[in-house]
Amino acid sequence: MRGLAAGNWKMNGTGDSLSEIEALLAQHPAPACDVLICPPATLLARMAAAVQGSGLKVGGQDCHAAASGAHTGDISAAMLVDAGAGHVILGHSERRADHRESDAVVAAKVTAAQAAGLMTIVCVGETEAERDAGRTLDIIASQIDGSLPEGTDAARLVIAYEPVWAIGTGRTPTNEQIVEVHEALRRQLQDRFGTAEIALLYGGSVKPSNAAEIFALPDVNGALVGGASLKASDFGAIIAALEAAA
Ligand SMILES: O=C(CO)COP(=O)(O)O
Repeated sequence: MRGLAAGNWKMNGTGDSLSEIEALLAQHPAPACDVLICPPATLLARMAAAVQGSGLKVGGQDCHAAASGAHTGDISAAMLVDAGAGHVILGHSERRADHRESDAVVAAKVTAAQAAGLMTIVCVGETEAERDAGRTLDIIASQIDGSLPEGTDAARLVIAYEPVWAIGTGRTPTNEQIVEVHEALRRQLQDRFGTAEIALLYGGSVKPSNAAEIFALPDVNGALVGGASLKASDFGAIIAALEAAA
């Protein structure tokens, strides 16, 4: 399976930041893995234009479950497609926490996004308290169950395992902890969808110094990168590590 290096810019970036994309394109004009940047919605169309014809793709960070209507401040899946997105991140832990998104809300968004033709990157991950209580695998399994609706198209699905306590903290799980969760995810997805072709990304404090080690682990098909995706030099090094791991 082709690896995926996905950058989640979160609420960072203005027009000036497009220079980072130009630098990334100069470094990686034809990457040997899939490379995706999910900028804030305000930059999506400009970034899509900047990467046109290159190996880089752009995606959204969220969408609404409805196709249109009275939802002030929200963005529909079709609007993301219209702005040039091919992917969307759904169920990120920051949305689950900041916007109280339940598994059911995430599932409705997956249905809407896949119907609009988007690849959906669905995020799951335990909190530190849940890990300390020994509940990690149960939490992940129930997030997967609840966040992937009936009728999910496995061909449009990517899963990102992002332990909440590893996001933006500089802390990462041990290799054994990552492998344990990714193996469990692989089994659950294989049982439900009958395929082992769903990409599993690790996310949480991925940086140039730890990327190669993480990409060497079984059932890790790439990364969802926050802070280190903002700088072309850092994200470029992570892309190079994924290319080398293939
Ligand atoms: O939340 C993340 C990506 O979606 C990870 O963020 P950091 O890479 O900044 O820890």
